[in-house]
Formats: sequence, C-alpha cells, structure tokens
Amino acid sequence: MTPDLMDEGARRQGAQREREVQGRTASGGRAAAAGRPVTAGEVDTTHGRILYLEDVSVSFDGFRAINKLSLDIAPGELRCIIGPNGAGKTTMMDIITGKTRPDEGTVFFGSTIDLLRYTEPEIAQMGIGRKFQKPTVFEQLTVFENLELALKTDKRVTPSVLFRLDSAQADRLAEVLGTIHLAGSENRLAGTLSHGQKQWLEIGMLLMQDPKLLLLDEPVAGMTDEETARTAELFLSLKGRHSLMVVEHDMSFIRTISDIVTVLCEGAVLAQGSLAQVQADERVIEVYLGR
Ligand SMILES: Nc1ncnc2c1ncn2[C@@H]1O[C@H](COP(=O)(O)OP(=O)(O)OP(=O)(O)O)[C@@H](O)[C@H]1O
Repeated sequence: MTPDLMDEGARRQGAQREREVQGRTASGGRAAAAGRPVTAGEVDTTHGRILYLEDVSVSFDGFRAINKLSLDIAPGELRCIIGPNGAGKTTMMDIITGKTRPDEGTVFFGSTIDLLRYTEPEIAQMGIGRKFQKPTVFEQLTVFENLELALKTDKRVTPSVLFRLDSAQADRLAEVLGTIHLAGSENRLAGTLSHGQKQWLEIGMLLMQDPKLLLLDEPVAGMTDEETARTAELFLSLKGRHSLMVVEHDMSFIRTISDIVTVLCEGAVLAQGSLAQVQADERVIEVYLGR
C-alpha cells in the first residue's frame, strides 16, 4: 500500500478518532490521556500490514539514532531484526510503543491507527505488547497470580482480591500456561523459576492480553540451549495468530525461527531478506557479521 492510501484510510477514520481525542489537550491529546482505558478495536490489516513505518527519524542531542527508517510487517509475520550495537533497534521499539516520539515520519498500526497520536499505555491497550530483555515478573507471586495480574489494569491490587477470573479468562489462563510450557507449575513462586521460565512467564503475561503485535528484545539472552530451543518452538507456535518482531543477536536462534530478517544499521534498514540472503550481503558482513 502506498503512503497515499495510508493517508486516505487514516482520513476516513479520522473523524471518529478526532471525536475520541477532542477535549484531551490542545496538542491533540498526545500526552494527556495516560492511563485512560482504550478499547482494543479491530486493527485494519486489509492492506496486508500490521505495522508500517515510513521515513521515521529521531535525534538525541544532534545524533541521529533513527534515520529515515521505513519498515513494514505483515499480519501474523515473525520478523527478526538484527544489527550492530547502537544500530537503533531499541529506539525503533521505543518509537512503536510510544516511549519515544520521532522528530518526523509515519508510524501506523494497521492502515488506520496513527500510533504517533497515542500514549504508551494507550498503545499497550490497543494490542502492542513489549517484552524487555530482563524478565520482570513478580517473584513473590505464583505463576498463576502473575498471569492473573496481567489481566488487571490496576496492578497495585493484591491478586485474588476484588478480582475473579470469568470462565473465558480462566480458559485463556490455562491455554497460556500450556503455550509457555508452565502447565503444572502454576502454584510455584515465580522467584523459584529458572531464567528461561521467567522469560516465558513474562511472555505469558503479555499473551493474557491477546496482543496483536509482540515486540521482543533479545528474548533468549542468558538462556540454556534447551530453553532457547523451546523458546523457538514457542515463537513458531505464536506466529500466525500474533505478529512478532524479535530483536536478537543469537544467529542460530534466528536461523530456527526466521522468515524475513531485517538488518538495521545507523538507524536505517541496511538489508532485508532471508537469513541466507542477508548473511551473503557484503555490507552486512562488513558492519555486523564479519566482526
Ligand atoms: N535517550 C537517549 N539519549 C541519547 N542517546 C540515545 C538515547 N537512546 C538511544 N541513544 C543512542 O542512539 C543509538 C541507538 O541506540 P539503541 O539502543 O536504539 O541501539 P540498539 O541497536 O538497540 O543497540 P544494542 O544492540 O546495543 O541494544 C545509540 O548510539 C545510543 O547511544
């Protein structure tokens, strides 16, 4: 789809969205609505893209961390992102999730949702889940309670107090436990899990929200070979139903899970294609693989 079509779609939906954001702030509501619940509506992927970035740039103190970056991801795709340290991988995820505002460019979720109009909590509620490198589960709570907590918007409330799972949520929790290889471990304290199991639990917490797009930053760093292999199985089982963007340096893991690999360098796409294609690219060998 061309950017023109994107614009047209955005304009079509614009009137409704304008009504939603009006009254928030004079600047269009970018910052004022933090914490306000956003209904996770349907994401329009009829044009074949769940995520679309075009000519996105951001500078920090005059340094261009992201430099006219254009990228798109298809619904259900599992996209791997590789690149040298400082290439802008984390910054790109920060932009998609609303943590960092680009100086210029377009970032769309589906063909109608302009992500630059929304806050970080709103974007999370729309169905974009993010997993940082370090696991951040609640160690004093059980696996079950961690997953239960993921359904709540107010995380300060003690698990099981003033909150009961309905049957659909209970079914979902059981399904997620199986998906993340923790069925039978629901009563274990999260603090007693291995590093890999904590990572899976955190992915499970994201899955409880049934995200449409999952952004995963170095998910297998620090895992054993067996945990890495099971994580590959997990990701392959998620693709199709969810879209995934996985940033990793572990090339054997990428070899197992990848369809299309995007190589970022100096804030832009240096190369893109199958792993074999990008591994044979002289520019990629020079800046990343050949080091
Ligand atoms: N908030 C910030 N302020 C100043 N510079 C920043 C900021 N965030 C990122 N940068 C710089 O932007 C560049 C891109 O950083 P980023 O963390 O996105 O790279 P990366 O590809 O994720 O690297 P790594 O593989 O090491 O995690 C780096 O040079 C970094 O120092």
